[in-house]
Amino acid sequence: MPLLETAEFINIPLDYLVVGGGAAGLTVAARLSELPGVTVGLIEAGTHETNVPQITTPGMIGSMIANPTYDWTFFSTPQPLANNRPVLQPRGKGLGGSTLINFTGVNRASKEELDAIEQLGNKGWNWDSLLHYMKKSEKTVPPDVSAETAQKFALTTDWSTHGSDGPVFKVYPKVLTEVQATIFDTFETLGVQRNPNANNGVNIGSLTTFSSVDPHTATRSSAYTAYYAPNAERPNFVVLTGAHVTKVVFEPTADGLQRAVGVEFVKDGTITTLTGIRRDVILAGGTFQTPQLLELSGIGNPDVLAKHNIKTVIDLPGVGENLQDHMYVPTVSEVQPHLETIDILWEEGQFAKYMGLYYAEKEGYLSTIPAPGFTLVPLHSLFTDSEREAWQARAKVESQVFLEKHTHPALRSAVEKQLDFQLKWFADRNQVQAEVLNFIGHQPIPGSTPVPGKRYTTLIIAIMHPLTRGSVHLASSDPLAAPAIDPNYFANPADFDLLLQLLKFTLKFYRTAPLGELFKANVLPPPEVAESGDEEALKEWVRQWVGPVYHPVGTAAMLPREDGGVVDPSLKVYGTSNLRVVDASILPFEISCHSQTVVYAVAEKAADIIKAEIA
Ligand SMILES: Cc1cc2nc3c(=O)[nH]c(=O)nc-3n(C[C@H](O)[C@H](O)[C@H](O)COP(=O)(O)OP(=O)(O)OC[C@H]3O[C@@H](n4cnc5c(N)ncnc54)[C@H](O)[C@@H]3O)c2cc1C
Repeated sequence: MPLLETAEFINIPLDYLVVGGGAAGLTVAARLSELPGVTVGLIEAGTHETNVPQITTPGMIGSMIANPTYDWTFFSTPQPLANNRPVLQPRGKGLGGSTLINFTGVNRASKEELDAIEQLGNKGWNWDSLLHYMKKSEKTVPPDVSAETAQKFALTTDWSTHGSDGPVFKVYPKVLTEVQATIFDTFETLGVQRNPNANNGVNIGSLTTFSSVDPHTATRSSAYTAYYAPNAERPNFVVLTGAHVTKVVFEPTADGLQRAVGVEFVKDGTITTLTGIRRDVILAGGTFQTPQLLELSGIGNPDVLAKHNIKTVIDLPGVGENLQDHMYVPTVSEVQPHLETIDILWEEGQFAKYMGLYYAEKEGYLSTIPAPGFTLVPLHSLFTDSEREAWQARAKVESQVFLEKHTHPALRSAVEKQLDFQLKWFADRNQVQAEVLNFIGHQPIPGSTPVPGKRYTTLIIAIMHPLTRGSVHLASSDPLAAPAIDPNYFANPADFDLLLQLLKFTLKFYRTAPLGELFKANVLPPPEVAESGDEEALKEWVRQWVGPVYHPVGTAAMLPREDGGVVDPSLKVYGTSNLRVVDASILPFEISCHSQTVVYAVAEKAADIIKAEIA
């Protein structure tokens, strides 16, 4: 049955109710609705009208950021150590969630990282099991390219670790440029090799990323197209959109647990209470809104709840804590004018020409993503040995200070255990600490646009395992208000030092042969910052430009309760009999990849855990 109106929706007896129709929510809902005799309802706050060119066209990725119809347009709280700036924190809104507005890159974390999730106390959540579910979610289409091209652009040679019959398409981008290959060559001169099989558990090195694009239509493959559209006619999968869930409704059970029986939601200004859920309520609102909804429902730190006059139903201090995301700063350089880049789209008549080519033949720059080249490096590539050892020593000391100053006592053991892994990985040449991502042209960045006729290359540079921990809590008891998102940038100064070092490395990298032969001029940071040799100017650049790479995790962490966890390994919220969280918020720490593939895997696995309980 397709989309319903409120009156119809609330009259259908539901076994499962999923809140949030993003990557995880649509996946778990679609999989549960495979069970005959089970009815699944899903409520999404945004729209179901997702068939718009800025969403579907791969070459237009990024263009829906800050569009309030499809992006919640959250801002962080002012960040004291980043010039007091509130920093944009985009989150997708609509059936498909952030997979409607994401950049479609698909890559994987390392085996050690995913195995560490299990070692933190989550039996069964490891590389082997998550690889199985990543494969289950994906339909990989191998490219038709020569062995020489495959080698040059580090395309995979081992297809056995890629899924072939899942619902989310995974393909290589069509436009692979000389600049990208030259970046890979330049990294090789610095000892960072191409790694065509970077999705196999050792993710260090240069690779062309896959992207979630349907090669037959040259359109975005999202949670909507993959998990909703093919199943929309199932009579036991019902969806209500434009409805914002504001609270979970509980009844106490005889054994002292809380049982989620339904939710309250607001649609078109009307508040409705839906009860009678026969099995589970599943929260899938994402890393920012799942903790918000838990707190609105009385689950969280009693001190936080009391500030908003919310009665504590379950004392769970980990709710909303442990926020982690990749942190980045942009860099752009002008390159030689003969090079192929997408800057041509800024020239008179060219955008229309390429749009025509895209619609007519599904070819050209708009048919493919413009950010194909990733290089993932260890600390060893950024520092000399003595510098690295000095930074690691500082990271250790500052992490202790951070623990003392900023960590809630109930979360201390979890943060300590995560730190043990992080400190070990910093010393490991095979563990990724930074990403250098090549956008084939001048990435549109507020305040800096390409000059027609010139050619550019962008290196987005990000640190992968930040040491700081932020939080997301209620900003107000108004359930429709945005939550207070505090990434706590640079509260651990070792993060600042590392991002600064990455920036210095990158500015030198642009001038290193063979890339140096293509380089013309610094654009971002501008020459007066990039070339001044003034350390303070570079520091100011980092403070002024730091932002997220849109992979926040950790705010409803799957960890033992005594470590401040929010959900157990079956993704049930502690203290409840049937409230689960299935989304990016359950990942206990940040991993060194873009997050959609692992979120799909989390939801695929969650569906199997829940199905096994019924069986
Ligand atoms: C701009 C951007 C670029 C990105 N680029 C990449 C990339 O290139 N590669 C990659 O791997 N990952 C990328 N990501 C990350 C990836 O998209 C996310 O990790 C993934 O979508 C998270 O899935 P989720 O289910 O946790 O949350 P979402 O996909 O964000 O879904 C949450 C859904 O819940 C809904 N919701 C929230 N609260 C409520 C409520 N109270 N009531 C009803 N509905 C509610 C929201 O509207 C949303 O639809 C990007 C993300 C963004 C924002």
